[in-house]
Amino acid sequence: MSVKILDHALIKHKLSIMRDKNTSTYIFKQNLDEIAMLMAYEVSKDFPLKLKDIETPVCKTTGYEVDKQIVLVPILRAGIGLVDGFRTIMPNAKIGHIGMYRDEETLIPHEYYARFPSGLESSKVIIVDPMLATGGSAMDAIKAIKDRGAKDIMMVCLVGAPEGVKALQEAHPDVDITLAALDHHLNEKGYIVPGLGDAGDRLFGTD
Ligand SMILES: O=P(O)(O)OC[C@H]1O[C@H](OP(=O)(O)OP(=O)(O)O)[C@H](O)[C@@H]1O
Ligand SMILES: O=c1cc[nH]c(=O)[nH]1
Ligand SMILES: [Mg+2]
Repeated sequence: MSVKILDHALIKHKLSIMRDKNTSTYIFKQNLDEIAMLMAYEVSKDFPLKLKDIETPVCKTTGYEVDKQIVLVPILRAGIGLVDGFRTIMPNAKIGHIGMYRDEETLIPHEYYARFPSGLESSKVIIVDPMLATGGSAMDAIKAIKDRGAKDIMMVCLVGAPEGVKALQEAHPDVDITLAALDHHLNEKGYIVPGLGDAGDRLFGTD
């Protein structure tokens, strides 16, 4: 089990643009795409490899091939925003979807959609969501994916709150967490402080 907070100048720069309340939907998504690519690069660096015979224009040699099916699972809605960047770096990833919304009063998540590719038991599953607040949505999504047989799961979020990280670690100690930033706390409405507001609304222009 690990919690990794990516320490990268470009991620800090781009995330600050996303946090700014005056940033447009278009620029918000553009920076999310770019951060997603940087995060995908970081979380994939220890993916298992197998050797592969190849022939360069000069000679025969041995190359490498990623030796695990990758399944990317965005938590709808806001998680969809991380898919394009990840797919750019991992074009062979299959995509599962899980829809969760958080009741605004109780902060309890509700699942409304789930569809996954086959072979979860032998795949590396990367769940993506911009926000890890109370951790409720992530915990339920992980349980739904484990219930379908997945054993190798990582959680990748843009911004996390300490409360959500702790809850997630306790509920699923086998799941590694990667964040672009660990923020200060949750406010009385369950929003991450300083955060970036409601990620889904900022991404899709709803309110
Ligand atoms: O850690 P939690 O307290 O569960 O909060 C985090 C969840 O809240 C947001 O989704 P939201 O419920 O706003 O749905 P949306 O993506 O459709 O806007 C966010 O994208 C996470 O899924
Ligand atoms: O700050 C928060 C907390 C939960 N969900 C969001 O979109 N933003
Ligand atoms: Mg939302």
